[in-house]
Amino acid sequence: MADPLSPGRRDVLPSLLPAWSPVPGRDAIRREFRFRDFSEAFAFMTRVALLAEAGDHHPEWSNVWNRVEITLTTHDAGGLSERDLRMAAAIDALLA
Ligand SMILES: C[C@H](O)[C@H](O)[C@H]1CNC2=NC(N)=NC(=O)C2=N1
Repeated sequence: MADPLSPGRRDVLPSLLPAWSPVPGRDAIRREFRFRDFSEAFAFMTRVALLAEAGDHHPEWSNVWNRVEITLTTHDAGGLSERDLRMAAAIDALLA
């Protein structure tokens, strides 16, 4: 069972993960990605899928051609947890 994110950590979210935005009406964060084409987008999704399996933490996501939208929240915690922050940072690192 994952613990909900502490208030202190919520406060630092914008500086910790500046590319991620809160999702209106949900305790979740989201980021949109745009790639050269579908192949690039799907390659990225494949790498995220491997991260998700390795960390047993899975995104809510969509893909339209070269665009990928990822939403992260922890279902077991009923909202954001440290697992989401770890996953978001790992996804950002794929782009570095
Ligand atoms: C049983 C399995 O460990 C759980 O269902 C994992 C799988 N992946 C998950 N992913 C996300 N985003 N939240 C969860 O609570 C979660 N739980």
